[in-house]
Amino acid sequence: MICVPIVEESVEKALISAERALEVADIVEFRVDYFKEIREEDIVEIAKYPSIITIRAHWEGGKYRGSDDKRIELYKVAIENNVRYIDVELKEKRNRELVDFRDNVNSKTKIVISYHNFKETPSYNKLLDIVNKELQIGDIGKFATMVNNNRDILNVLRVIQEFEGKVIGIGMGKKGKLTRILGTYFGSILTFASMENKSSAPGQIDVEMLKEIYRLISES
Ligand SMILES: O=C1C[C@@](O)(C(=O)O)C[C@@H](O)[C@@H]1O
Repeated sequence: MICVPIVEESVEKALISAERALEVADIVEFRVDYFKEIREEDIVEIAKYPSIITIRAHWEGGKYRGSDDKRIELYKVAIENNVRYIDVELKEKRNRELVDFRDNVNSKTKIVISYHNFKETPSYNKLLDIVNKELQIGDIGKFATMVNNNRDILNVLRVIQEFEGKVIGIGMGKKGKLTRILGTYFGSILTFASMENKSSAPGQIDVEMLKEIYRLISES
């Protein structure tokens, strides 16, 4: 699956962008932390789309600087409205609360527990440990780490393969592009691709270019 992150500052612009993205991608990620104003009714609206709702905390590289109580409440609105996925950080102390809430309200939402490292890719064993911890909490483990060399590329792909079908693994940066292409072949549930030069992280490949690469790989 290809996921296009939506990084608009208003729900109106985000919905227009999502409609365009879903013509070329399988799913979108609403980066709600980019919204200038976040209202519960906006979460209800975006939850109707095949999407991941992410309200990325500033301490994990995102733009959300509001209260944690509000962030958790907004995630609960997304869960109550059966959004396909929410993404919440491994470092978020209340992530289990969201899993328990999902179970209590019988929501269909799948909960992604994520880890980001914008400086480096931890060792293979450290990454294994991170994903194991994520899967002890949520439904899907996720890591996005800065790739600095070929060993990092191999470690990202090895960890993806280790958790095939239960993980989203991303190598960030220029050197991480190979993992954005190959990750889904090794078992990553999805990969992220940008649209109209709007990306949410370093190294994202344009969605049309990525689809052409996949076409060439499938033909060869
Ligand atoms: O965690 C991820 C992966 C990502 O950081 C990337 O590198 O494509 C993009 C983010 O929007 C998303 O939440």
